Amino acid sequence: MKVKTTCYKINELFETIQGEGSFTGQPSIFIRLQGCPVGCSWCDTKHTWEIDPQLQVASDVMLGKTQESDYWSELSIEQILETITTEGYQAKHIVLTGGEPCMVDLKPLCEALEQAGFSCQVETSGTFEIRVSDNCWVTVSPKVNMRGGYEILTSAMSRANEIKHPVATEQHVDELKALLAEHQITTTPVYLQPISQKPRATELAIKTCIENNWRLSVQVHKYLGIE
Ligand SMILES: C[S@@+](CC[C@H](N)C(=O)[O-])C[C@H]1O[C@@H](n2cnc3c(N)ncnc32)[C@H](O)[C@@H]1O
Ligand SMILES: Nc1nc2[nH]cc(C(=O)O)c2c(=O)[nH]1
Ligand code: SF4
Ligand SMILES: [Mg+2]
Repeated sequence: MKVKTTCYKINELFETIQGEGSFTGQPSIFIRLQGCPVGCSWCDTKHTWEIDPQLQVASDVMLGKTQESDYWSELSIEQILETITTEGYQAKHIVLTGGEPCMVDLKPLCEALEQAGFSCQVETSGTFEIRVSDNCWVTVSPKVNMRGGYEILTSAMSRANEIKHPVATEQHVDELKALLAEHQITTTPVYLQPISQKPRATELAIKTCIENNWRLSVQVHKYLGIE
């Protein structure tokens, strides 16, 4: 009898410094899942949107990428743990991102990673049910009125350990305020993240953070030119 093992479609697996939110500065292993239907016009990882069966490659090809691409590989939990060991990664914090990682059940992966001594964090748009371990740190970056037509789930807003909102215009700030009111979020830390390092967006984020006692998240890795 064939035993079914949980597999994940992975675009990239790499070690770097977490550049966003509360864990900024923390050495982290990033697992970037393939696939996202949300359709943010300014998304910085558009190469993860489609799951094209023609672009499935062997894990060594995916791991050997030297630039962004829409190639992906299917890895089991065991293969993910094995890769972390063989790559010699030292970080003890793992960030599950994408694409939209919450399209799939991440709980078995989180639990296996925690069992192996890692802490987990997920980066999600809040438009899919969040299936992670109880201890997983959840970063919700809510996506309002995007092309895909997805709604923010109340369950996602209330599970969030932090809310990290990309902003470029006053409208983005208003949308966030409406969302916080609608879902009665009062104590969760809120970060504003300027979209694509645009000076106007950064200025707006600084001003709005000061006005509302929110925090600033500036995608440190982009300023450093690292992954
Ligand atoms: C690429 S997304 C992947 C995870 C998930 N789909 C989400 O949106 O949270 C990772 C983070 O990058 C943020 N992001 C994407 N494009 C950005 C951009 N151009 N400027 C600033 N932040 C961006 C997202 O809001 C999210 O917080
Ligand atoms: N260094 C680094 N930090 C990050 N934090 C969130 C990221 C993401 O793409 O989800 C990201 C990323 O792509 N690189
Ligand atoms: S939800 Fe995340 S991955 Fe999907 S388009 Fe928006 S920023 Fe990009
Ligand atoms: Mg990124």
